[in-house]
Amino acid sequence: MSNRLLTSKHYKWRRWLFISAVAVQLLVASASIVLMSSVRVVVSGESLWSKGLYVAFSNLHQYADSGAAQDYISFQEALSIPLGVGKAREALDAGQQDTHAMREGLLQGENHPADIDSLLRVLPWFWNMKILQPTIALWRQGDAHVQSIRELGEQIFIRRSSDKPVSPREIAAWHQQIAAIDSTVMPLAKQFSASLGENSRSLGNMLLLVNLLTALVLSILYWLSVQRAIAESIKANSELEVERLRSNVTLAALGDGVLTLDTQQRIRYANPAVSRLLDMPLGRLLGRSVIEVLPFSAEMLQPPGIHQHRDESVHWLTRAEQDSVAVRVSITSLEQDDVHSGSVMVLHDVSQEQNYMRMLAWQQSHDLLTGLDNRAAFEKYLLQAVGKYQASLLHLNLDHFKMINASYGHAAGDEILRQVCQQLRLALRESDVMARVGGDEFAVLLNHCQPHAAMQTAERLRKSVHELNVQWRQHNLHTGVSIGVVHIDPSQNNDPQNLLGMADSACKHAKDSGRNRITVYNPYNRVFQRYQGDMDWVQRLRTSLEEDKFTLYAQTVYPLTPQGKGMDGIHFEVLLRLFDKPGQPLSPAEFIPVAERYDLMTLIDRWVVRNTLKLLKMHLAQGANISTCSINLSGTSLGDSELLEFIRHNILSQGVAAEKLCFEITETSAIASMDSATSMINELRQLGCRFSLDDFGSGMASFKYLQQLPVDYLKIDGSFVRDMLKNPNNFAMVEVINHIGHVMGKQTVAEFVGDQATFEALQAMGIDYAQGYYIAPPVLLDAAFFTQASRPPPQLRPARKNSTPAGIPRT
Ligand SMILES: Nc1nc2c(ncn2[C@@H]2O[C@H](COP(=O)(O)OP(=O)(O)OP(=O)(O)O)[C@@H](O)[C@H]2O)c(=O)[nH]1
Repeated sequence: MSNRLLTSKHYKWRRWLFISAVAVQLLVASASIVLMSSVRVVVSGESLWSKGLYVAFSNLHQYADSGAAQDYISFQEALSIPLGVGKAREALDAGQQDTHAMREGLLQGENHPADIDSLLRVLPWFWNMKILQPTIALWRQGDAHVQSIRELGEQIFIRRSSDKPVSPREIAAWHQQIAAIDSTVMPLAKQFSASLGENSRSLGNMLLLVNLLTALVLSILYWLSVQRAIAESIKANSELEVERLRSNVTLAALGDGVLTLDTQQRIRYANPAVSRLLDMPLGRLLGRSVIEVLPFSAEMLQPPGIHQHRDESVHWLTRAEQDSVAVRVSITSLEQDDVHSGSVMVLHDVSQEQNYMRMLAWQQSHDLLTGLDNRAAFEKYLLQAVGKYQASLLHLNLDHFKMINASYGHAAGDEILRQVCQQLRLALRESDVMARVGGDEFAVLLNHCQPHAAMQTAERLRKSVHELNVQWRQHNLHTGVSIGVVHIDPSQNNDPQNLLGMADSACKHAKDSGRNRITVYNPYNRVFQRYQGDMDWVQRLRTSLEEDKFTLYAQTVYPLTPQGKGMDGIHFEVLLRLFDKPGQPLSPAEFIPVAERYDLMTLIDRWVVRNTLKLLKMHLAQGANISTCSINLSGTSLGDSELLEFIRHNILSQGVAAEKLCFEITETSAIASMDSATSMINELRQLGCRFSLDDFGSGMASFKYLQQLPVDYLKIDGSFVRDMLKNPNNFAMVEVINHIGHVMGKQTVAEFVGDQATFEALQAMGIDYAQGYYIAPPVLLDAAFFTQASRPPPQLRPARKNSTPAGIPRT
């Protein structure tokens, strides 16, 4: 419950307590007044009674003397007062609450009519009060003597009304009787009056006491309640103070700027973070309109509506030092009882995020090393120029840059790239656009530039790079640049990628023509077309790698000998297919030559290793029984010093047993990079991987190097196997490789097995494994492949032992 709610509840409670106390006091006082005025009426009634009696005695004395009728009437009138009151008393004594008789009696007793009702209310109540019983008893006794005086009066009246004269002796006797009654009744009347007076005083005192007590109790109660209220208020105030201090400390510690605005948008409070954010002392902020300090529109500051919270977009604030800070602003309306009383504005510093986003956006379109635009950004500039005005596109590729990296290190190469970029920029106009489009490749767009001027610029660029002398440690480094030029005619509409391909092919031509020269693209020259075809392929392969357009296939490697069959599980080779366009997939033969020419094989091999291991992990988890998975590695990859680490990392991260992997390397590539191949084979074999020498027999010096290569399998070149039954030389070659392989402790694999006869011949020969369309064609590497491969192909029957298949030529 909120403090405010609690406080208002307490106040309400106390208000009611006060009203109740006053009401009780009023009630008690009113009851006392009513009671006292009733007592006063009773006392004055008694006084009337006594007075009536006294007058009656006096009148009777007079009548006794005079015998005048008027005196008797006066006597009766005076006596009727005590008699009337006596009637009322009798009615009260009867206890039947005969209010009519009581009223009659009281009226007759000359009580004021206005007092009758109050007498009727209190007398029955007095009648039951023990304390008043002696007083009432005196009244009763008095009333008995009132009857005596009435009777004596009647006797005197009768005697006086007779014709017989009254003697002085009689008169004296009457006076004596009257005096006797008087002397009896008057002390009683005095006693009655005194007792009543005493009772009334006691009652008065008692009521005074009751009033005082009530007032005292109520005052104590109220005092206690006030004390409690004070204690609560002190507690609430100290809690409020603690809360205020906590809020202040919290606000001061907040990294977000917090401002409180009044309804006029003036700043009433600002925490220190605001001062830090705006680089302005708090004193200069307070009391000022927020619009003067912050670049916000009045509309934005409109109260967002009761209980609403509004998040605004990011604003950049310029500070005193002319630097800027990005803030996200949120405004919350302050309401009290649904009335807008200002707002709270929070400024959240998002400069870091914004700068980070700016940096990311910059990185997306720029090259980090040189700060130049990247290829994607350059293509946009190119698109703006194409078909609109005369321009020229230059593709620049540094000459023998690899050598600089290899000889002086990558850092030296980076330095050259940076300095070349500065040098090139100096030779260009402000309106020209330059980008880094590859490792050592730059593209330049010469806007609004005629071909001859473009050629002059190209020459300037070539010369500036050629003459550039980069100091690297103690070395002077030089490089050159080959430049391909495409003149962009505004009448032609070519897409940017095509133009870049054309410029690239012109650059290739310049390289092939001896480097450090300029070649203009000529669409009618076939050489350019071939270059361009290659460039298209390079681009296609790069995109396919980035967009995962390659697919993995698998072909069963079938065991033929007991040794091969001894391996429990499926043995297969992973094959790569490219599915980048609708239709049939492309086999590696179609793209590997280009990939090799343009150094893409290592990337492709990595893609294959990574994705094969991913799939193996999945299928092994699903229960596939795999003994050997063969993966091809290109010759270029054998020289890639980082590939070993890449394979090791993937094996570990996917958790696939290295024993299940066999890497196939071609004989020729292994021989070409003998040292690196041997060290990689040794390293991976230590992990548990196996190796297979692919296309064995195709090289000239196959057997010479075989001893040096620690491989597990020899994969006989398919060209020998394919027609071995028709060509005795090939048959012999297969036989020899198989024999020598076995002698050297390696297992043999025959690929391109296309029919049953070849299969049987290989089996008879003792080849360990066979692979080819006859056994199983390459299929998608998926769950169905493992289901299929776990059963022997239906066409294969058990091999006939010691029989030479028909049609095997003998040499
Ligand atoms: N230092 C450095 N080298 C890079 C960078 N990006 C790519 N390279 C290397 O640049 C070299 C480019 O070589 P290529 O253009 O293919 O060949 P080249 O040696 O220049 O030979 P030609 O172009 O035929 O004259 C490759 O070895 C890349 O590894 C980079 O940012 N910094």
